Amino acid sequence: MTAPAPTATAATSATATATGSPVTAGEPVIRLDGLTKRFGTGADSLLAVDDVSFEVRPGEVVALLGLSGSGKSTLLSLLDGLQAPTSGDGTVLGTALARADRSELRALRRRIGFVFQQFHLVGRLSVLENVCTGALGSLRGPRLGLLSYPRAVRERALDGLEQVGLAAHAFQRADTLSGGQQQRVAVARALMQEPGLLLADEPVASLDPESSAQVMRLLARVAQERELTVLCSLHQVDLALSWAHRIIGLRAGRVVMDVATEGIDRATVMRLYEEVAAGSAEGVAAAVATGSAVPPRPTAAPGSLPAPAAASATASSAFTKGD
Ligand SMILES: Nc1ncnc2c1ncn2[C@@H]1O[C@H](COP(=O)(O)OP(=O)(O)OP(=O)(O)O)[C@@H](O)[C@H]1O
Repeated sequence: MTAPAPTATAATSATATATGSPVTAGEPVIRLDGLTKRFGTGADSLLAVDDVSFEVRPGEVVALLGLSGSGKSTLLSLLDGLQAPTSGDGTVLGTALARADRSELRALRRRIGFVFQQFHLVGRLSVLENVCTGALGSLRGPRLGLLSYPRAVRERALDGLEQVGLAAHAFQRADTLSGGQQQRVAVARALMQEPGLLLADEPVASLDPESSAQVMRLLARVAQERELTVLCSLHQVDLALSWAHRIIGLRAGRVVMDVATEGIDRATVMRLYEEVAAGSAEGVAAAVATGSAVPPRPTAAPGSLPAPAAASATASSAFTKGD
């Protein structure tokens, strides 16, 4: 089964967001312009995200690939407003990352669902209460116990559990579920925020292949049903090819690949890793010299979703300039 095609939304209708900043349906959910993050200063500083520019449109499911340390988690934390960029800018759900103040960034985070590798459920609480905690950002004051949540929240949480196929486990302790089930609960919790964007940082890294496929299938399904944009870092190329519309490949913080999954073969994507193993500069130089990698940035026309079915990405167009 392949990823459902993203649904184009009317380009003209405008919707008010929780912060009041207008997001026009069809406008990019993410628009990055030279986004850069450097840790430390001076000779010992480290460029974790280096001049990253791309757009992600509503309903797209994008897999972020790259070796360990290539900057995937840092990029996700920049998008979530958890870290401030060193230079460049990016707009996420209408909020300019470099110019937003703390309260604007908090408001942005309430509109972004985040799924983590380690699930981050409270094991001793029931599955249903864990899902309810996803609504905390919109509730006043602390909550203790399932019944402290408004009935409407509990009902919505139960609906969410039904959507992820776990309603039967609602009253079980969360730590009695398998890893795959816990991650599906974490997805249901993230959806309680009714997010405009779902970020996932290696959501299947601790799961077996079958559970991994289930979680990725779930993310692709909720993306399609809710026209929800999903940006998900992964180490599994096959899952990215099966469930994402698009792959963005990072190397040493830079985007070196930006390609629709439709029409791309596994070997081409694997070069993202192999060329690094062979020595990045030499690998890319050799690929360019032999004509097997051509470096222009993708030129998707603004206003049009990259359509996997229409994409004719080949080995020759998969790589963007990495130096
Ligand atoms: N808070 C920090 N302070 C200093 N360096 C950091 C910090 N966070 C990340 N880094 C460095 O930035 C680089 C990118 O790290 P990042 O975690 O974003 O990579 P990644 O692609 O997500 O790796 P992995 O796949 O292993 O999770 C790494 O060299 C890492 O050591």
